[in-house]
Amino acid sequence: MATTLRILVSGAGIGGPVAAYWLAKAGHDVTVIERAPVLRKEGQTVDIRKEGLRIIEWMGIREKVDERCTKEAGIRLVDDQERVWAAFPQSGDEGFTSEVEIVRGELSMLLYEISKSQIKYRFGTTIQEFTETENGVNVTLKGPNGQSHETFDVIIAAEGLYSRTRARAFHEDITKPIHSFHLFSASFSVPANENDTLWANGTVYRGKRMTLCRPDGFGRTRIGLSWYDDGPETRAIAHPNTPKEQQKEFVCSRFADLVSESPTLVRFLDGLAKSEDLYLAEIGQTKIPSWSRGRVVLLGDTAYCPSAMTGMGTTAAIAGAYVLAAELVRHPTDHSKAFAEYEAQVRPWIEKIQVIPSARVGLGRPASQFGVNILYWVMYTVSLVVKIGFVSSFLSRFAPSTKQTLPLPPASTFDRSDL
Ligand SMILES: Cc1cc2nc3c(=O)[nH]c(=O)nc-3n(C[C@H](O)[C@H](O)[C@H](O)COP(=O)(O)OP(=O)(O)OC[C@H]3O[C@@H](n4cnc5c(N)ncnc54)[C@H](O)[C@@H]3O)c2cc1C
Repeated sequence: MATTLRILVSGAGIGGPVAAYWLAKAGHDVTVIERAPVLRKEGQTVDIRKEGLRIIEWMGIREKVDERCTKEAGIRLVDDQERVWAAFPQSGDEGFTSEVEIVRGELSMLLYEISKSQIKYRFGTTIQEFTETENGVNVTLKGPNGQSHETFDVIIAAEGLYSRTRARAFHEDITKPIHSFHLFSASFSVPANENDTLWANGTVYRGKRMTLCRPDGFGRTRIGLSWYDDGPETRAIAHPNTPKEQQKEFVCSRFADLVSESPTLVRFLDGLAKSEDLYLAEIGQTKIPSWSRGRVVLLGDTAYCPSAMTGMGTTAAIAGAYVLAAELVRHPTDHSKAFAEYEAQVRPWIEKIQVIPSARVGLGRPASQFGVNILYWVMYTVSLVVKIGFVSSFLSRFAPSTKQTLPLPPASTFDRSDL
């Protein structure tokens, strides 16, 4: 009789439900807890690339993902008067716009729907403390009905960039493994208007600020406002517990001086004030020397966030979840071996993905109006001659890189003949 593991997954984002799905498929007893009271639907469009697409296909939801994806045509650089300076059409897996772009909340909902019959989901629930013993890990959970004490074999922490379980397991400050780019982004949706098309429109403003306006496939338009910010208070304001009205005011203050120059910004800031789905986040990477400690293993952004700037965060969470689940299935009686194998396979891939050319961070966000003007003229020229080889290589300094590949264990790893 094969071993059945009791697994606690903390975080019902992207990586958590994917790991849970595959572990439950192999017959393990999986509980997923989520801090938020309901599944979080906020956020912009995310890319699913290569490895992520194969796994989604093996989970049987590729068609549903395709139905719900945004069908974005590509990305254009437009100025503050909505004049188009450059256009980069969707071009498969290598460009700015990937083959599959989907609103994050839609993907999260699909992953939840496909796994909820096999997995116990508990919302509004967090880990208060845990203690390891020889035979398991005793966990105190706090949920809507108070505290409970339960025992699991392993904990998978898939709590995003700021993970409390990671901080507890490693006895370190929650921010210690985060390498910040001092960039923040605010995402929300507004009703689509007659000028919105299937193109994503990006506008760069002086002061290292940028806006992005994207179709969502459901008649709304997703707005992203991002800015450089090294003020210490911003991180605290980005915390999910900060009241939304305070967050909105803060974001507005970062763009207020530009409103008189840009009709588009008037629309965006008005939309921000009325929005009910604001998601404010820091853009950074997680870098930590080990992805596990004892019976706790880290997954997705908690372990190795590559940042939104790589366009690989969602793919990395899906692929890491799949490999981690496969290793736990292969080594059910030796979690240390499973965790070590998972890290040995996934870390080299992640380390390549996390390399961000400096052009993508600095050159794309000029401080002065002069720098913005230069950027627009450069991108205008590039877009005119985009098919020439050297221009592609120039562009690759800005676009996400998907050249690295992660070998995936076969889906048959999860078949259990005794079930
Ligand atoms: C609401 C939301 C919107 C996002 N929008 C974008 C976007 O627009 N663009 C983009 O590139 N990336 C976005 N991301 C990040 C993106 O989802 C991740 O980079 C990527 O998909 C990796 O997913 P993950 O599962 O590792 O982490 P996440 O998707 O961040 O999921 C982590 C989950 O853990 C939960 N959680 C956190 N702490 C605890 C705790 N202590 N106990 C229990 N649960 C906890 C969170 O509420 C969340 O549901 C967003 C994330 C969230 C949570």
